[in-house]
Amino acid sequence: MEEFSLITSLVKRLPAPGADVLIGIGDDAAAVRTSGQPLIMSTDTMVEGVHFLPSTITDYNLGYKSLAVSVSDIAAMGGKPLYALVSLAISSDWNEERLGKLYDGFAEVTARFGCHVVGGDVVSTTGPMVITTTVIGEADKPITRRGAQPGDVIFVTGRLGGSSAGLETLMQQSAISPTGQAALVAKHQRPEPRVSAGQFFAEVGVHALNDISDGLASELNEIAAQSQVRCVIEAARIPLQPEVKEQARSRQADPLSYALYGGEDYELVGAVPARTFAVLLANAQLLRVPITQIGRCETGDGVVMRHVDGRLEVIEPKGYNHFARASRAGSR
Ligand SMILES: Nc1ncnc2c1ncn2[C@@H]1O[C@H](COP(=O)(O)OP(=O)(O)O)[C@@H](O)[C@H]1O
Ligand SMILES: Cc1ncc(C[n+]2csc(CCOP(=O)(O)OP(=O)(O)O)c2C)c(N)n1
Ligand SMILES: [Mg+2]
Ligand SMILES: [Mg+2]
Ligand SMILES: [Mg+2]
Repeated sequence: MEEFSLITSLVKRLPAPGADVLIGIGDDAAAVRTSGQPLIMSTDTMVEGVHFLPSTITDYNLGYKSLAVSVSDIAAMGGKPLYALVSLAISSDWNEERLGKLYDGFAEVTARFGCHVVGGDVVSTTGPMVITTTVIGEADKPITRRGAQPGDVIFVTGRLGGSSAGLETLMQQSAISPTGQAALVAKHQRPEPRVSAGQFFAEVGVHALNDISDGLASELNEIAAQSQVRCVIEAARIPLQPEVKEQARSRQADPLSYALYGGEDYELVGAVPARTFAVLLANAQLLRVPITQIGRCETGDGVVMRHVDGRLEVIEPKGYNHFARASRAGSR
């Protein structure tokens, strides 16, 4: 069982939606036609033991991250978040004080991104704590994963690999400096949804966009498959968070594997015509986020990475997959 094929086979049982559904299942968020701008909506669940542990995140940052990851899917459509719903299945080890901290974390996200929690649900559970966030937003021209064209520049925002390296420092001993560890842990616990950047990308006509929840390899394969292009990326161009290199060195691990297969960086990866990429670069400072070309789209399919010695490696979509245990972070 694999996530994508599971969803595809299950939704076959549902009647197909009408023409008012502009973007259905298969993207970062759905888009539906309304009298104004299209509404976009996305939901994500975080489960104790799968997405977090008391040892990997504080209650406040768990609130922050749970809502930030849904906001990130809105950013990946080039949208503006407006409203959120929050559902909790509360396990016995959570009291009101801890839940208060979770909500303070939600409040930071709503204040920063100008949205509001307008409802939710609360139940008790004998199992682990579960947090589901749903965010609804609007986007004039939502950016899908299927618009990439041969010749497009492939780019990413920010620096990659920090989240999974941060998780590693939280779960195991780390040999790098305390400030280095703190930077990685911050990336893991407090991802930065690229909302303004996403909105700008929509305005200037970025062709395809995805946020990086499962790892660059997985997200690029989604763009390649849905756009029917081949993504050719260059190893030397992938921007790594500096501390990732330090951590990889200390563990004799491949630094690129954190970016490709680690996931949870919540940066954006996209495809854009070369002349528009120049506009992105010119505005990177204004958007307060680095923007880096990592490759090009070509005719064909799949994702390949050119190593510095010229060797081409096929990059399989083997990022984080909830139902493929063998492909989890341990495969590094
Ligand atoms: N249980 C489900 N039923 C219907 N659609 C789903 C279900 N789970 C996920 N999806 C849809 O499948 C697509 C891929 O989901 P996912 O991989 O979680 O996206 P993302 O990585 O952007 O959060 C999305 O369009 C999502 O809405
Ligand atoms: C305790 C713990 N173990 C493992 C991970 C790593 N991890 C859990 S889920 C995930 C992928 C992202 O979550 P997912 O539910 O797939 O989000 P989506 O793709 O739907 O946005 C990763 C890398 C973690 N964050 N915490
Ligand atoms: Mg996404
Ligand atoms: Mg999801
Ligand atoms: Mg995922």
